Amino acid sequence: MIKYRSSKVTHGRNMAGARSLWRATGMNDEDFKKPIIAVVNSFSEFVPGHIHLREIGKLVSKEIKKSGGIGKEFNTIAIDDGIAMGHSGMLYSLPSRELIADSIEYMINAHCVDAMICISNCDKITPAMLMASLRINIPTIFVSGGPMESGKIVINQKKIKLDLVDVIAHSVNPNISNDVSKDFEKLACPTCGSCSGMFTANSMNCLTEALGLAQPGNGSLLATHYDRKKLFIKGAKKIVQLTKLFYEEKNVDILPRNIANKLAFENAMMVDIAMGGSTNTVLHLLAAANEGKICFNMQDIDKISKKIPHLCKVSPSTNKYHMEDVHRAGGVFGILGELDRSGFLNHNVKNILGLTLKETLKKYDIMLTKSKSIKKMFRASPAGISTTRPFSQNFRWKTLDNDRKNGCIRSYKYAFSKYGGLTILYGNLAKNGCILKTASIKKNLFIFNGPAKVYDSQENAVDAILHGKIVAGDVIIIRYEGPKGGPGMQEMLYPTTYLKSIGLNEKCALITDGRFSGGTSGLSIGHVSPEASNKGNISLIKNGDLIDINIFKRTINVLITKKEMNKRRSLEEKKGRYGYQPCMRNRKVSFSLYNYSLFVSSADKGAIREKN
Ligand SMILES: CC(C)(O)[C@@H](O)C(=O)O
Ligand SMILES: [Mg+2]
Repeated sequence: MIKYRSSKVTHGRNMAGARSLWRATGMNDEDFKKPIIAVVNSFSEFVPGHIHLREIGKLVSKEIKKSGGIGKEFNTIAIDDGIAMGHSGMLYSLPSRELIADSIEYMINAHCVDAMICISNCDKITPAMLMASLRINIPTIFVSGGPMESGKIVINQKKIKLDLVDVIAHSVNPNISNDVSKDFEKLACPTCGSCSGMFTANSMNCLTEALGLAQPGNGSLLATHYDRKKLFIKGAKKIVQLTKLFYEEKNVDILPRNIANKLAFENAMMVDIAMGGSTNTVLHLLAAANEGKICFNMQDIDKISKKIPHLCKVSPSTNKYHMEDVHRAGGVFGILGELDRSGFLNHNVKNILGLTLKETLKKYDIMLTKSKSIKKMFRASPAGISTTRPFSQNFRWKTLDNDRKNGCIRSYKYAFSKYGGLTILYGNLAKNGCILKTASIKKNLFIFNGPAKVYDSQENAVDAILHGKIVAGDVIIIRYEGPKGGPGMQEMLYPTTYLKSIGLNEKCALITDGRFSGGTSGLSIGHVSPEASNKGNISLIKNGDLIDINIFKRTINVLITKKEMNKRRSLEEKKGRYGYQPCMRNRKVSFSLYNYSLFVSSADKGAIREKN
């Protein structure tokens, strides 16, 4: 008899009660001999990235059954950051990551599940599932719901591509009429799927692919496209195969910690920097590595970001390309291929397909593959039909984008920039580091000096931006918005997008211990660590202090003397328990969020929970 993890709850006379209950869920004696595979779904009617997942869960369970396993589905919660954004709802977004990871652990361990297939999509769900898989370490595959098609609008006979960030920007643009604003709103998010740019959801789904835990195409193949159905069917078959390999043949190589090992994390980070992924990926990769007991930290990211160029430009860094265009250019394996040709990648890694990186590149890099079916898969295109139905269209581009000189993905020689898309800065303002998306800023902003305008909450900063209190040259500081201080480390898409709407995004800098949406662009520097609530120097900055940012040197400093800094610190310390607290902030913090704040660490550790 094969000893499955689930044998504990399916075998032995003493487990008659458990079996009785399994029977009531539809299982029989034959089923008790098979592995129980959790279909960890994240269907929700609240989120376009998840709206189409209900039927997909059923499809996956059915395929698992056909392949000799028992698929048991359960759901996780899913917060839509875009809806939670701009009000206190955003406080719940990052904490939901730990809630989801814990809820998966609870379900998997309580029912002694053998393996799982994670149907993820949006911002916190993929990271949470990644954390759970590395925490529990049973055979796991990721198949995400897929990206949304980009929106299209015709203005003055010119077709313009749109996404969520355009709608937010235009909503406060006084030069745009209500009617046009409404058209943007109606057209920007046309289909089911995760928002169409290289925002957080898509960045993370690309990274599960780069880590080796998802199939090629996972990060970029559209939710509406028929070919994505094949990813789910193949994923279901694969997870049964991996489960058997592990329990019957004792093959431990297929476990998440052995696939997503340190070398794989380094490769994923290289992809992230090459594609200018969401800055949130840094938080999530750090947290996931910690779950897998993998020694991978900010210093590793810093080292990688110094050598990797920017090879793939996608919204919000340009409005020319969205995920559908990244796919046409070969997706994640297109980027990996270019990184490999420049000699950057670690080769000693294997993925859920059982292939080495070299073998996978040979098969899936559009510049190398001989396979017509794989080239066809990368020609999957948007249909331009507004729908919430997955797999509902089968349109294809006539050609692939294999133009590595002028296309969406570039070779090293024709890189968008030799500077990577993400950069870590250190200095007296962020002793443990902070991060920005260099992919979305022009070189003339690489050196920026200006006076600080300090706000102790996102709300106050937004108010100042919208009421003309910010002028060109200012450095906006938004503090006490870190994981502990918020609590919950809000995403600040509204202030950064409002700066864009009033034409100040290329004339100001914004620095925060909070975080940003993947849709944020401009000189937006987040994750300042230690955060203000953890006594970071950001808590000591005053209005008018000069801030010096130098991306070439990777530094960020407030230009005050050490003596002055010490003086301010001792004044803050004297306030005792009233020190390191926001001023003029009227925010209700619920008990559950307060509890979260007691354990959460600063962003440089991935905002993981630890005893503070
Ligand atoms: C709503 C968005 C654009 O998805 C954002 O939450 C992100 O982080 O990318
Ligand atoms: Mg987000």
